[in-house]
Amino acid sequence: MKSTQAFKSIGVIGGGAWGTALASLCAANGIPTTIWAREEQVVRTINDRHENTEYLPDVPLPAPLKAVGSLSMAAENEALLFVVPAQFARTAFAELRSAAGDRQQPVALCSKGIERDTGLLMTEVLSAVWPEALPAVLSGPSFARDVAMGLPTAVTLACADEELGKRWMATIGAPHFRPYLSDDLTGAELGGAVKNVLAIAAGVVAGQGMGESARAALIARGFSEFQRLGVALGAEAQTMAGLSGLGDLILTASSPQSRNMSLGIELGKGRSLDDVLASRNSVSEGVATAGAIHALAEKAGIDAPICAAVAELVSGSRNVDDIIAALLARPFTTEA
Ligand SMILES: NC(=O)C1=CN([C@@H]2O[C@H](COP(=O)(O)OP(=O)(O)OC[C@H]3O[C@@H](n4cnc5c(N)ncnc54)[C@H](O)[C@@H]3O)[C@@H](O)[C@H]2O)C=CC1
Ligand SMILES: O=C(CO)COP(=O)(O)O
Repeated sequence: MKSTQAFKSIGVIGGGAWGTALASLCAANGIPTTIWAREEQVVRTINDRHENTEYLPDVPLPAPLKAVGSLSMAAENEALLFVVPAQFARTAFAELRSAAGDRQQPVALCSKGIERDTGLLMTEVLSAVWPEALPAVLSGPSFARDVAMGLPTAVTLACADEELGKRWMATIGAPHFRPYLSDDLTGAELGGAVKNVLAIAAGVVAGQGMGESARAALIARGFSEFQRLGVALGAEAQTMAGLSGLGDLILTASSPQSRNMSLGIELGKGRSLDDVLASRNSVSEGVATAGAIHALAEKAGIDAPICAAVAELVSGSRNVDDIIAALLARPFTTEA
Protein backbone atom coordinates (compact mmCIF):
# COMPACT_ATOMS: atom_id res chain seq x y z
CA MET A 1 0.00 0.00 0.00
CA LYS A 2 1.28 3.47 -0.94
CA SER A 3 2.16 5.44 2.16
CA THR A 4 0.88 8.99 2.24
CA GLN A 5 3.46 11.75 2.17
CA ALA A 6 3.66 14.33 4.90
CA PHE A 7 3.75 17.97 3.77
CA LYS A 8 7.23 19.19 2.82
CA SER A 9 7.09 22.24 5.07
CA ILE A 10 4.68 23.70 7.59
CA GLY A 11 3.85 27.24 8.67
CA VAL A 12 2.15 27.57 12.04
CA ILE A 13 0.13 30.76 12.31
CA GLY A 14 -0.12 31.69 15.99
CA GLY A 15 2.53 31.47 18.70
CA GLY A 16 0.36 30.79 21.73
CA ALA A 17 0.53 27.55 23.72
CA TRP A 18 -1.35 25.45 21.18
CA GLY A 19 0.46 26.76 18.10
CA THR A 20 3.74 26.06 19.87
CA ALA A 21 2.75 22.49 20.81
CA LEU A 22 1.62 21.71 17.25
CA ALA A 23 4.75 23.28 15.77
CA SER A 24 6.81 21.14 18.11
CA LEU A 25 5.05 17.99 16.86
CA CYS A 26 5.72 18.82 13.19
CA ALA A 27 9.34 19.76 13.86
CA ALA A 28 9.88 16.58 15.89
CA ASN A 29 8.55 14.64 12.88
CA GLY A 30 11.47 16.09 10.89
CA ILE A 31 9.35 18.53 8.87
CA PRO A 32 10.82 22.01 8.34
CA THR A 33 8.49 24.14 10.47
CA THR A 34 8.19 27.89 10.91
CA ILE A 35 5.95 29.45 13.54
CA TRP A 36 4.62 33.02 13.35
CA ALA A 37 4.23 34.82 16.66
CA ARG A 38 3.02 38.40 17.22
CA GLU A 39 5.24 38.99 20.21
CA GLU A 40 8.90 39.72 19.60
CA GLN A 41 9.79 38.02 22.89
CA VAL A 42 8.12 34.79 21.75
CA VAL A 43 10.05 34.83 18.46
CA ARG A 44 13.29 35.48 20.32
CA THR A 45 12.95 32.85 23.03
CA ILE A 46 11.84 30.13 20.57
CA ASN A 47 14.86 30.84 18.34
CA ASP A 48 17.43 31.46 21.07
CA ARG A 49 16.33 29.25 23.96
CA HIS A 50 14.06 26.72 22.20
CA GLU A 51 11.29 27.63 24.61
CA ASN A 52 8.13 29.77 24.41
CA THR A 53 8.65 31.54 27.72
CA GLU A 54 5.46 33.56 27.40
CA TYR A 55 2.84 30.92 26.60
CA LEU A 56 4.41 27.49 27.18
CA PRO A 57 7.22 27.96 29.69
CA ASP A 58 9.50 25.13 30.83
CA VAL A 59 8.80 22.92 27.83
CA PRO A 60 11.84 22.27 25.61
CA LEU A 61 11.13 22.70 21.90
CA PRO A 62 12.96 21.00 19.02
CA ALA A 63 16.01 23.06 18.00
CA PRO A 64 15.14 23.11 14.26
CA LEU A 65 11.82 24.90 14.95
CA LYS A 66 12.15 28.43 13.62
CA ALA A 67 10.04 31.41 14.74
CA VAL A 68 9.38 34.56 12.69
CA GLY A 69 7.61 37.85 13.32
CA SER A 70 6.41 38.13 9.72
CA LEU A 71 3.14 36.37 8.99
CA SER A 72 3.73 36.36 5.23
CA MET A 73 7.10 34.67 5.78
CA ALA A 74 5.47 31.87 7.81
CA ALA A 75 2.85 31.56 5.07
CA GLU A 76 5.55 30.59 2.53
CA ASN A 77 5.26 26.91 3.37
CA GLU A 78 3.40 24.10 1.70
CA ALA A 79 0.62 23.89 4.31
CA LEU A 80 -0.50 25.91 7.32
CA LEU A 81 -1.74 25.14 10.81
CA PHE A 82 -3.95 28.06 11.86
CA VAL A 83 -3.95 28.67 15.62
CA VAL A 84 -4.92 32.32 16.06
CA PRO A 85 -7.79 32.93 18.54
CA ALA A 86 -11.15 33.01 16.74
CA GLN A 87 -11.88 36.70 17.24
CA PHE A 88 -8.68 37.65 15.37
CA ALA A 89 -8.93 35.01 12.64
CA ARG A 90 -10.56 37.17 9.95
CA THR A 91 -7.71 39.69 9.87
CA ALA A 92 -5.07 36.92 9.77
CA PHE A 93 -6.91 35.05 6.96
CA ALA A 94 -6.93 38.24 4.87
CA GLU A 95 -3.16 38.62 5.30
CA LEU A 96 -2.62 34.97 4.43
CA ARG A 97 -4.72 35.28 1.33
CA SER A 98 -2.68 38.17 0.00
CA ALA A 99 0.52 36.21 0.73
CA ALA A 100 -0.81 33.09 -1.03
CA GLY A 101 -1.99 34.76 -4.26
CA ASP A 102 -3.81 32.11 -6.36
CA ARG A 103 -2.28 29.17 -4.51
CA GLN A 104 -4.68 26.54 -3.15
CA GLN A 105 -2.98 26.13 0.19
CA PRO A 106 -4.05 23.47 2.72
CA VAL A 107 -4.99 25.14 6.02
CA ALA A 108 -5.80 23.12 9.15
CA LEU A 109 -7.94 25.18 11.52
CA CYS A 110 -6.97 24.48 15.12
CA SER A 111 -8.67 27.37 16.94
CA LYS A 112 -11.80 26.60 18.94
CA GLY A 113 -14.29 29.42 18.70
CA ILE A 114 -17.02 31.19 16.78
CA GLU A 115 -16.74 34.73 15.44
CA ARG A 116 -18.75 36.82 17.89
CA ASP A 117 -20.11 39.46 15.52
CA THR A 118 -21.21 37.15 12.70
CA GLY A 119 -21.86 33.78 14.39
CA LEU A 120 -19.63 32.16 11.75
CA LEU A 121 -17.53 29.05 12.34
CA MET A 122 -13.84 29.25 11.45
CA THR A 123 -14.35 27.30 8.17
CA GLU A 124 -17.06 29.80 7.22
CA VAL A 125 -14.87 32.81 7.97
CA LEU A 126 -12.04 31.16 6.01
CA SER A 127 -14.19 30.49 2.96
CA ALA A 128 -15.58 34.06 3.04
CA VAL A 129 -12.13 35.67 3.24
CA TRP A 130 -9.88 33.17 1.46
CA PRO A 131 -12.05 30.87 -0.71
CA GLU A 132 -9.05 29.24 -2.42
CA ALA A 133 -7.76 27.73 0.86
CA LEU A 134 -8.27 23.98 1.37
CA PRO A 135 -9.63 23.59 4.91
CA ALA A 136 -9.25 20.87 7.51
CA VAL A 137 -10.22 21.02 11.19
CA LEU A 138 -8.07 19.68 14.02
CA SER A 139 -9.92 19.43 17.32
CA GLY A 140 -10.13 17.17 20.34
CA PRO A 141 -9.15 16.72 23.99
CA SER A 142 -5.58 17.96 24.02
CA PHE A 143 -4.03 20.41 26.43
CA ALA A 144 -1.06 22.09 24.75
CA ARG A 145 1.24 21.25 27.65
CA ASP A 146 0.26 17.55 27.60
CA VAL A 147 0.96 17.33 23.86
CA ALA A 148 4.23 19.23 24.07
CA MET A 149 5.39 17.02 26.97
CA GLY A 150 4.71 13.91 24.88
CA LEU A 151 1.78 12.62 26.94
CA PRO A 152 -0.64 10.44 24.91
CA THR A 153 -3.50 12.30 23.21
CA ALA A 154 -6.02 11.62 20.42
CA VAL A 155 -7.82 14.16 18.25
CA THR A 156 -10.27 14.41 15.35
CA LEU A 157 -8.81 15.49 12.01
CA ALA A 158 -11.71 16.47 9.74
CA CYS A 159 -11.16 17.02 6.04
CA ALA A 160 -13.54 16.74 3.07
CA ASP A 161 -10.72 15.32 0.91
CA GLU A 162 -9.55 12.01 2.36
CA GLU A 163 -6.12 12.14 0.67
CA LEU A 164 -5.47 15.61 2.06
CA GLY A 165 -6.64 14.43 5.49
CA LYS A 166 -4.13 11.58 5.31
CA ARG A 167 -1.34 14.01 4.45
CA TRP A 168 -2.25 15.99 7.58
CA MET A 169 -2.19 12.79 9.63
CA ALA A 170 1.25 11.90 8.26
CA THR A 171 2.43 15.43 9.10
CA ILE A 172 1.28 15.78 12.70
CA GLY A 173 0.63 12.20 13.82
CA ALA A 174 2.98 10.53 16.29
CA PRO A 175 2.68 7.51 18.60
CA HIS A 176 1.68 9.88 21.41
CA PHE A 177 -0.52 12.14 19.21
CA ARG A 178 -3.13 10.11 17.39
CA PRO A 179 -5.34 11.85 14.83
CA TYR A 180 -8.60 10.09 13.80
CA LEU A 181 -9.92 11.02 10.34
CA SER A 182 -13.43 12.37 9.77
CA ASP A 183 -15.20 14.23 6.97
CA ASP A 184 -17.46 16.20 9.32
CA LEU A 185 -15.77 19.61 9.57
CA THR A 186 -18.85 21.30 11.03
CA GLY A 187 -19.14 18.72 13.80
CA ALA A 188 -15.44 18.91 14.66
CA GLU A 189 -15.39 22.68 14.94
CA LEU A 190 -18.76 23.03 16.69
CA GLY A 191 -17.73 20.56 19.39
CA GLY A 192 -14.51 22.47 20.07
CA ALA A 193 -16.32 25.79 20.25
CA VAL A 194 -19.31 24.79 22.36
CA LYS A 195 -17.36 22.75 24.91
CA ASN A 196 -15.53 25.93 25.92
CA VAL A 197 -18.84 27.56 26.85
CA LEU A 198 -19.92 24.49 28.84
CA ALA A 199 -16.50 24.38 30.54
CA ILE A 200 -17.10 27.89 31.88
CA ALA A 201 -20.40 26.62 33.33
CA ALA A 202 -18.65 23.61 34.88
CA GLY A 203 -16.15 26.01 36.43
CA VAL A 204 -18.93 28.09 37.94
CA VAL A 205 -20.40 24.93 39.50
CA ALA A 206 -16.98 24.14 40.99
CA GLY A 207 -16.33 27.72 42.12
CA GLN A 208 -19.69 27.85 43.85
CA GLY A 209 -18.89 24.62 45.69
CA MET A 210 -21.96 22.88 44.30
CA GLY A 211 -20.30 19.45 44.36
CA GLU A 212 -19.18 16.73 41.96
CA SER A 213 -22.71 15.38 41.41
CA ALA A 214 -23.78 18.79 40.14
CA ARG A 215 -20.76 18.94 37.82
CA ALA A 216 -21.56 15.48 36.42
CA ALA A 217 -25.17 16.55 35.86
CA LEU A 218 -23.95 19.68 34.10
CA ILE A 219 -21.69 17.65 31.78
CA ALA A 220 -24.49 15.21 30.89
CA ARG A 221 -27.17 17.89 30.41
CA GLY A 222 -24.58 20.06 28.64
CA PHE A 223 -23.83 17.17 26.28
CA SER A 224 -27.51 16.76 25.50
CA GLU A 225 -27.73 20.48 24.68
CA PHE A 226 -24.49 20.28 22.70
CA GLN A 227 -25.75 17.38 20.59
CA ARG A 228 -29.15 18.97 19.87
CA LEU A 229 -27.48 22.15 18.83
CA GLY A 230 -24.79 20.44 16.76
CA VAL A 231 -27.25 18.34 14.80
CA ALA A 232 -29.50 21.38 14.17
CA LEU A 233 -26.50 23.28 12.82
CA GLY A 234 -25.41 20.51 10.44
CA ALA A 235 -23.05 18.34 12.53
CA GLU A 236 -23.27 14.55 12.71
CA ALA A 237 -24.40 13.19 16.10
CA GLN A 238 -21.52 10.69 15.97
CA THR A 239 -18.97 13.51 15.73
CA MET A 240 -20.54 15.30 18.68
CA ALA A 241 -20.13 12.06 20.66
CA GLY A 242 -16.51 11.63 19.55
CA LEU A 243 -13.12 13.05 20.47
CA SER A 244 -13.79 16.62 19.28
CA GLY A 245 -17.17 16.64 21.02
CA LEU A 246 -17.80 14.62 24.15
CA GLY A 247 -14.08 13.86 24.53
CA ASP A 248 -13.11 17.52 24.71
CA LEU A 249 -16.15 18.37 26.85
CA ILE A 250 -15.09 15.78 29.42
CA LEU A 251 -11.53 17.13 29.47
CA THR A 252 -12.29 20.82 29.72
CA ALA A 253 -15.24 20.52 32.08
CA SER A 254 -13.24 18.36 34.51
CA SER A 255 -9.85 20.02 34.80
CA PRO A 256 -8.92 23.46 36.14
CA GLN A 257 -5.97 23.19 33.72
CA SER A 258 -8.59 24.39 31.20
CA ARG A 259 -8.51 28.18 30.94
CA ASN A 260 -12.26 28.18 30.32
CA MET A 261 -13.01 26.06 33.36
CA SER A 262 -10.61 28.01 35.57
CA LEU A 263 -12.21 31.26 34.42
CA GLY A 264 -15.62 29.81 35.37
CA ILE A 265 -14.24 28.82 38.78
CA GLU A 266 -13.21 32.42 39.43
CA LEU A 267 -16.61 33.73 38.28
CA GLY A 268 -18.27 31.16 40.54
CA LYS A 269 -16.25 32.47 43.46
CA GLY A 270 -17.62 35.93 42.76
CA ARG A 271 -14.75 37.61 40.88
CA SER A 272 -15.72 39.90 38.00
CA LEU A 273 -15.01 38.86 34.42
CA ASP A 274 -12.93 41.99 33.79
CA ASP A 275 -10.81 41.23 36.83
CA VAL A 276 -10.20 37.61 35.77
CA LEU A 277 -9.36 38.55 32.17
CA ALA A 278 -7.00 41.31 33.29
CA SER A 279 -5.02 38.82 35.39
CA ARG A 280 -4.07 36.45 32.50
CA ASN A 281 -2.45 36.63 29.07
CA SER A 282 -4.09 33.47 27.72
CA VAL A 283 -7.30 33.21 25.71
CA SER A 284 -10.59 31.74 27.02
CA GLU A 285 -12.54 31.32 23.80
CA GLY A 286 -15.81 30.46 25.58
CA VAL A 287 -16.25 34.09 26.68
CA ALA A 288 -16.71 35.40 23.13
CA THR A 289 -18.31 32.21 21.81
CA ALA A 290 -21.08 32.10 24.47
CA GLY A 291 -23.11 34.97 22.98
CA ALA A 292 -22.59 33.71 19.42
CA ILE A 293 -23.72 30.18 20.26
CA HIS A 294 -26.71 31.45 22.22
CA ALA A 295 -27.77 33.53 19.18
CA LEU A 296 -27.32 30.53 16.85
CA ALA A 297 -29.39 28.32 19.18
CA GLU A 298 -32.19 30.88 19.35
CA LYS A 299 -32.21 31.25 15.57
CA ALA A 300 -32.38 27.44 15.15
CA GLY A 301 -35.15 27.19 17.79
CA ILE A 302 -33.01 24.95 20.03
CA ASP A 303 -33.40 24.95 23.81
CA ALA A 304 -29.84 25.54 25.10
CA PRO A 305 -30.26 26.76 28.69
CA ILE A 306 -26.66 26.26 29.82
CA CYS A 307 -25.15 28.18 26.88
CA ALA A 308 -27.81 30.87 27.42
CA ALA A 309 -26.84 31.09 31.10
CA VAL A 310 -23.14 31.48 30.28
CA ALA A 311 -23.98 34.14 27.67
CA GLU A 312 -25.91 36.08 30.31
CA LEU A 313 -23.15 35.67 32.85
CA VAL A 314 -20.31 36.90 30.63
CA SER A 315 -22.39 39.76 29.23
CA GLY A 316 -23.01 40.90 32.81
CA SER A 317 -26.77 41.00 32.29
CA ARG A 318 -27.41 38.64 35.26
CA ASN A 319 -25.37 37.53 38.25
CA VAL A 320 -24.33 33.99 39.16
CA ASP A 321 -26.86 33.54 41.97
CA ASP A 322 -29.83 34.59 39.84
CA ILE A 323 -28.71 32.43 36.93
CA ILE A 324 -28.31 29.31 39.10
CA ALA A 325 -31.65 29.91 40.81
CA ALA A 326 -33.34 30.23 37.40
CA LEU A 327 -31.72 27.03 36.07
CA LEU A 328 -32.74 25.03 39.15
CA ALA A 329 -36.30 26.35 38.90
CA ARG A 330 -36.82 25.07 35.36
CA PRO A 331 -39.81 22.70 35.16
CA PHE A 332 -39.15 18.95 35.50
CA THR A 333 -39.24 17.30 32.10
CA THR A 334 -38.31 14.14 30.17
CA GLU A 335 -34.62 13.32 29.78
CA ALA A 336 -34.47 12.80 26.00
N1 LIG B 1 -3.92 25.84 24.80
C1 LIG B 1 -4.51 24.70 24.50
O1 LIG B 1 -4.35 23.70 25.21
C2 LIG B 1 -5.39 24.59 23.30
C3 LIG B 1 -5.84 25.72 22.62
N2 LIG B 1 -6.64 25.57 21.54
C4 LIG B 1 -7.13 26.74 20.80
O2 LIG B 1 -6.04 27.37 20.14
C5 LIG B 1 -6.31 28.75 19.95
C6 LIG B 1 -5.12 29.56 20.44
O3 LIG B 1 -4.99 29.32 21.81
P1 LIG B 1 -3.59 29.23 22.56
O4 LIG B 1 -2.53 28.81 21.62
O5 LIG B 1 -3.82 28.40 23.76
O6 LIG B 1 -3.32 30.76 22.93
P2 LIG B 1 -2.68 31.32 24.30
O7 LIG B 1 -3.78 31.54 25.26
O8 LIG B 1 -1.55 30.47 24.73
O9 LIG B 1 -2.09 32.70 23.80
C7 LIG B 1 -2.90 33.76 23.34
C8 LIG B 1 -2.64 33.93 21.87
O10 LIG B 1 -3.49 34.95 21.38
C9 LIG B 1 -2.73 35.78 20.53
N3 LIG B 1 -3.35 37.08 20.41
C10 LIG B 1 -3.69 37.94 21.39
N4 LIG B 1 -4.18 39.09 20.85
C11 LIG B 1 -4.15 38.91 19.50
C12 LIG B 1 -4.50 39.72 18.39
N5 LIG B 1 -4.98 40.95 18.54
N6 LIG B 1 -4.33 39.22 17.13
C13 LIG B 1 -3.84 37.98 16.95
N7 LIG B 1 -3.48 37.16 17.97
C14 LIG B 1 -3.64 37.63 19.21
C15 LIG B 1 -1.38 35.86 21.23
O11 LIG B 1 -0.38 36.33 20.35
C16 LIG B 1 -1.20 34.38 21.59
O12 LIG B 1 -0.68 33.66 20.50
C17 LIG B 1 -7.61 29.04 20.72
O13 LIG B 1 -8.67 29.04 19.80
C18 LIG B 1 -7.73 27.85 21.66
O14 LIG B 1 -9.07 27.55 21.97
C19 LIG B 1 -7.02 24.36 21.08
C20 LIG B 1 -6.58 23.21 21.70
C21 LIG B 1 -5.74 23.23 22.85
O1 LIG C 1 -9.19 22.99 24.08
C1 LIG C 1 -8.48 22.67 25.00
C2 LIG C 1 -8.13 21.28 25.31
O2 LIG C 1 -8.66 20.39 24.37
C3 LIG C 1 -7.95 23.72 25.90
O3 LIG C 1 -8.99 24.21 26.65
P1 LIG C 1 -8.87 25.64 27.33
O4 LIG C 1 -8.78 26.66 26.20
O5 LIG C 1 -10.12 25.80 28.13
O6 LIG C 1 -7.63 25.64 28.16
